[in-house]
Amino acid sequence: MTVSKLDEFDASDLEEDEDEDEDEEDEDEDEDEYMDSDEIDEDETLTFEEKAKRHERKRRRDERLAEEELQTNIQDQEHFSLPTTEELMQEQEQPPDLTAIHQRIHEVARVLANFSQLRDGTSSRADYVQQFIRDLCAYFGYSEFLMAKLFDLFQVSELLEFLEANETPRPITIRTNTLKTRRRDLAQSLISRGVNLDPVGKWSKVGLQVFDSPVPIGATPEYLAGHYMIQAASSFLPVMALAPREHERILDMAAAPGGKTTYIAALTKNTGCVFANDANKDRLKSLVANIHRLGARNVVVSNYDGREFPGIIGGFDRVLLDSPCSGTGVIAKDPSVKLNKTEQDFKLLSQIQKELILSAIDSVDANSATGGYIVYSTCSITVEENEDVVNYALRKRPNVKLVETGLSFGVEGFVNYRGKAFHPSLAMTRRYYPHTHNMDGFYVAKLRKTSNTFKATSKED
Ligand SMILES: C[S@@+](CC[C@H](N)C(=O)[O-])C[C@H]1O[C@@H](n2cnc3c(N)ncnc32)[C@H](O)[C@@H]1O
Repeated sequence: MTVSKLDEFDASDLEEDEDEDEDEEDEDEDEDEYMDSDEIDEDETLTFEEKAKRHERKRRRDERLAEEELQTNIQDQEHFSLPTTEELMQEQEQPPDLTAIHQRIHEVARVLANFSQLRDGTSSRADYVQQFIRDLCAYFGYSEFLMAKLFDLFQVSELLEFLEANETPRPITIRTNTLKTRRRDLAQSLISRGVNLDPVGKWSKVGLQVFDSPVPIGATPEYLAGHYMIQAASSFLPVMALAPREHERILDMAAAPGGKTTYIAALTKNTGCVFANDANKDRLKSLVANIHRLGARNVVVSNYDGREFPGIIGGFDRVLLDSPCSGTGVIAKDPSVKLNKTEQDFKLLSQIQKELILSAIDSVDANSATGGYIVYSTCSITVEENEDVVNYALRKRPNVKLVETGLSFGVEGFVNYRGKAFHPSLAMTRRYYPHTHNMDGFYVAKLRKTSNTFKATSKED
């Protein structure tokens, strides 16, 4: 439906509404079959024949359901034996049979979920897991290294949901640039061009989800005039958590191409000063272009390694560190992540993330009258790039503590992971998943700096 949740409807909306009502009536008729006998007897307006027909339909349905349940129970109880080495070798000589692999993935998932009952007696759990990971890699096209990492992160059934979600693109979303327009006006202009859209959800006042568009959404006159930014819904979240206020000095430490910088400029209504920094000079071009297109006039652009702050400049009211990361949350957008990330990449990334977060903390003024906050975010879902980094910062900087992100949804961050205990306040951080929230995988943590000095607890790693 077109902008159904906006305040105003046009005629076509109403027509579509009527169609939907008709569909609902059809569904109601079908649902008659599912009424229980008490309801049937209560309806005294029915003739005897009609009542009899209903009873007969219900009897047949009950029989069918009982039979289905029996079949499912039998299937659920069946053992599943792994293929022998010979069978696997034969398989490898043939082109991959994806249907058979898919079937085996589900069989092994079923066994792993109830291992003591359904194991075949000869293979160990590790054997099943190994086959499962191998099959998932063959079917979904991941490296065994990354799949093993994901296997550690999720329960078996959730892993399957996550992998399936990565095979479908996330909805296209745009953020209204409130420096130039209001969401309702923007929606109406786009609707008049034939764009089918809806508000992104109750949690955002500026987001719109675009279902389809007869015109390229990155080339409409509204786009060129800077009325909106094409921006993933998840990428609104760190800025909402940062909650910038007018007249503040804010550092966006890794800013290109500027989706979050321009959102900060909009929330501060072009007052105060936003320092938009990025280490990659090439990416500054798109950052500058977006700043100009969206009419952000309170932004200064710089090109430093974020780790050089606060040596360059410090004393900020708030700092956003939307950190460089492996991108395991955005596989639907960039499937190359499935194969190209190595153990070395994760080590290097986690090292730089730890250095950057300390610089971000050190760049904030704990005595800021309005702020004193740091937001750390990544578009990755691995623990080593998220909770591990924030936990490290808490240890190295006893002058910060985690605070609530203020975000109305999201899964709690890990406080324990594979035998590693994090500070309990890590539960205040938030995780977002494609299969749970229908948005890119993301992580958001918000810290408050309590003092500009601290006693070092241990030697820096
Ligand atoms: C996730 S992207 C930032 C996206 C951006 N915040 C936005 O919303 O449009 C991470 C950025 O970090 C930059 N980067 C990588 N290493 C950096 C460093 N040491 N210091 C500052 N920026 C860095 C990359 O060039 C990249 O633009």
